[in-house]
Amino acid sequence: MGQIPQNVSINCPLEICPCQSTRTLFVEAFLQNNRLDHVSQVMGYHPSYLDNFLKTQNFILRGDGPLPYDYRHYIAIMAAGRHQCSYLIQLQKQEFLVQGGDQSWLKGLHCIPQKLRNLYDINKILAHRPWLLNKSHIEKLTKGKDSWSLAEVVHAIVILTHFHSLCSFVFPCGVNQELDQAGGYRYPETLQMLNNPGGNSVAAATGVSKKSSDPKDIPIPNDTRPTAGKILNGGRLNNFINKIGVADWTSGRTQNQSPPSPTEPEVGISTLMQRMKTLSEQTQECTPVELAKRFENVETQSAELGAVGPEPQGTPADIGIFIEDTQFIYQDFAKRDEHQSIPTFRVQDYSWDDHAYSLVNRLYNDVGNLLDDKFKTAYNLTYYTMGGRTDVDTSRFRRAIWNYIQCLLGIRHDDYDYGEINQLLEKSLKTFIKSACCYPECVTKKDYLKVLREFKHSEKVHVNLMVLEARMQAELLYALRTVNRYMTN
Ligand SMILES: CC(C)C[C@H](N)C(=O)O
Repeated sequence: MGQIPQNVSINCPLEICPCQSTRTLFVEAFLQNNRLDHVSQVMGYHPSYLDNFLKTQNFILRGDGPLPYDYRHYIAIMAAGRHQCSYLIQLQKQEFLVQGGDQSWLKGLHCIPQKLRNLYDINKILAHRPWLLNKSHIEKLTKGKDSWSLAEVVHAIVILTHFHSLCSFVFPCGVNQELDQAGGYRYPETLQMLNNPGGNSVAAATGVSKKSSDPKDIPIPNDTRPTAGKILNGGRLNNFINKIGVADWTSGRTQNQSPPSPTEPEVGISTLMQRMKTLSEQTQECTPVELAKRFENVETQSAELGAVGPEPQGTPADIGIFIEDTQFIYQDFAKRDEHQSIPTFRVQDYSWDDHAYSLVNRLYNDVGNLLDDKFKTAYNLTYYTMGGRTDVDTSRFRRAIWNYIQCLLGIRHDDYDYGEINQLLEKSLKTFIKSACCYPECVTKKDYLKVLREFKHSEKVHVNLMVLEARMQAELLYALRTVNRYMTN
């Protein structure tokens, strides 16, 4: 993608009062998912994006497509398993059963049909080291016994990449378990808090890290259960959202950020704006060789960032059954095995706009159009704000974030000067982005609070949306280029 067009989107500081478009989308989310799930609530900060997200998710799980419905949800479970995302696994288990899925499959991978199991290699590779995918993986699936049609493979790939990258939103935003999931409901400390969870505090805003006791022992107050009546009654929707107030670790807080810690100074918004201005005034063109060198610099430096926080404490048994080979995790692209001589993925040779989009559209019912809208919305989303400032052209900052995410996965946009990344994204932000993209299960609330301190929570959610979408696009680029190579050779 080249220059970012200056699209204007609806500004919706949901914190207090969801605007009408968000309200309508929440109704849609509720009707689609039989609940107003926390992911939709958090994405509701950005209604134009939520709209695209819901349409796409609904289509790949419930719309026309080659895969049976139970397969689709099981594939989603397998994908979420790669990041041990019990939130998504639990939701998709429910959906699987609603679709009449065979209960015994939920005992684990050893109980599923061979055809589904055969997908596991692609799942693993796409999630962590998509550059390793090659024709032989597609060939193995599409030939012989229990074989997949190419359309089925592509449908599966879209579901896998959707759920891998959704983990990169769920964890870094601190999306909490749903109220009816294990650990999803905590007693309010006082009755007053239930009525006004944002009124006091952090206690109301947290939840993901503190596991409560077994929800079976805890009565869920009637008025916090989502019901169609409540959702559809717009007048009470705000009330409903405010009472729940536990969608993520940003909820229940005002838009103020924690004060900067004196030990870890952060480049403030004014400096950032100054740097963007300087960059926009620079007229000197770089040679292609210099541009390539700058990309490699950023890539090599990223390999030095200790992005992994504390290891998650083992794999809980109820999700371990959906995971194989937990040791296979992200490896820095710069440190990929040299003997395999895997080159950088150059977008000028295979891009979303010119290649992947039409291939995926052709093989799987026009899904490319939905994905294209979603990518474009995420890439172009802007309110021209930065923290408290207005009328700011943020395109350079956003492009740096997007391209950095894809750089972590070995993708290079030839027309981009990666030197800008080092000017605009400081180390702590790069570390956060790397964790969110590559090890989302390790991101803690502390990590979330430490970065972008002068920015609003809705802006941090915005950054996480970009992580989700840039990652998904990167995985799809690798996958579809491989499918194309398989088809043309
Ligand atoms: C991620 C944020 C810095 C985006 C910014 N608030 C904008 O409207 O473009």
